[in-house]
Amino acid sequence: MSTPVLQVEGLAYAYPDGHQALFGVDLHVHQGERVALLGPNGAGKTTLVLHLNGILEAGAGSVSVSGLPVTKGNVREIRRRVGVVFQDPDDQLFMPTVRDDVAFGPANLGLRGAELDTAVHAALEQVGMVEFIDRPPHHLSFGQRRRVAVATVLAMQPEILVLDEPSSNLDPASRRELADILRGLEVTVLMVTHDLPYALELCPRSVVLSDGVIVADGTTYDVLTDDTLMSAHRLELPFGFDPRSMRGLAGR
Ligand SMILES: Nc1ncnc2c1ncn2[C@@H]1O[C@H](COP(=O)(O)OP(=O)(O)OP(=O)(O)O)[C@@H](O)[C@H]1O
Repeated sequence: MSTPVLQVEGLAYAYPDGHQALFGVDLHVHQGERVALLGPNGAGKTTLVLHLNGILEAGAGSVSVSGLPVTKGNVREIRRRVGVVFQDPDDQLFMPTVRDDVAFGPANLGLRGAELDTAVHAALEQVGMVEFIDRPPHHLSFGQRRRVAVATVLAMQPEILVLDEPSSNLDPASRRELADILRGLEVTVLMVTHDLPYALELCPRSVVLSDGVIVADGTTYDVLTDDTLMSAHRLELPFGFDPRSMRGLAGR
């Protein structure tokens, strides 16, 4: 099999106050996969994500992206390869126009002129936001800002797109539109979410992290229909939602 896009081996991490958040995490994600990272509050999901683009440095073990180890010396290339979309788009949008925000990353990578324009347009097209190119991001709705935040990352043509709670604060129509956009991308996706129906809709595979350890890794359908696993790790489906009703449709 090809080198995984994301290869996490025996990753352990303790915060400076001594709190051990990850205990030997192993995770391989291959090109084109869409994987949901599930787990209760405090499981270590954010801590794991912060290792993927070098914000945190492994205490033990290693993380590689398409074979390149995440180290201080490689952080610039790693941040091009790993695009993280944070939960709050306002953490990612800070320029006067949508164009400037989406251009920021590729301009930093050295793109100029027509090449930069093409990258900005292509990324905005992928999220259906080209018509907003000259608007100030703070005049857009929350759902539109989230789509622009995704475009800022896509403009760098990452090898893996990491999304932190992409469906949070979206109305049902925006939630579905974002799912359609994400499903249409060819990029590898790792999505942290508490929205289990969204995971089922979008991600054929789910990994469950609990108390800093991976406790399940399988099809999202199998994870969500494993009642013992679900209750042991505080995973609850919304009232009335039955994953079995989506059998065969999940993650398509
Ligand atoms: N800066 C920090 N210093 C010390 N401990 C921390 C720090 N950040 C997080 N932790 C602890 O590490 C553990 C994992 O936290 P993390 O934020 O990774 O969990 P999470 O799975 O992302 O949770 P949530 O679903 O609530 O976002 C928790 O026990 C948390 O209290």
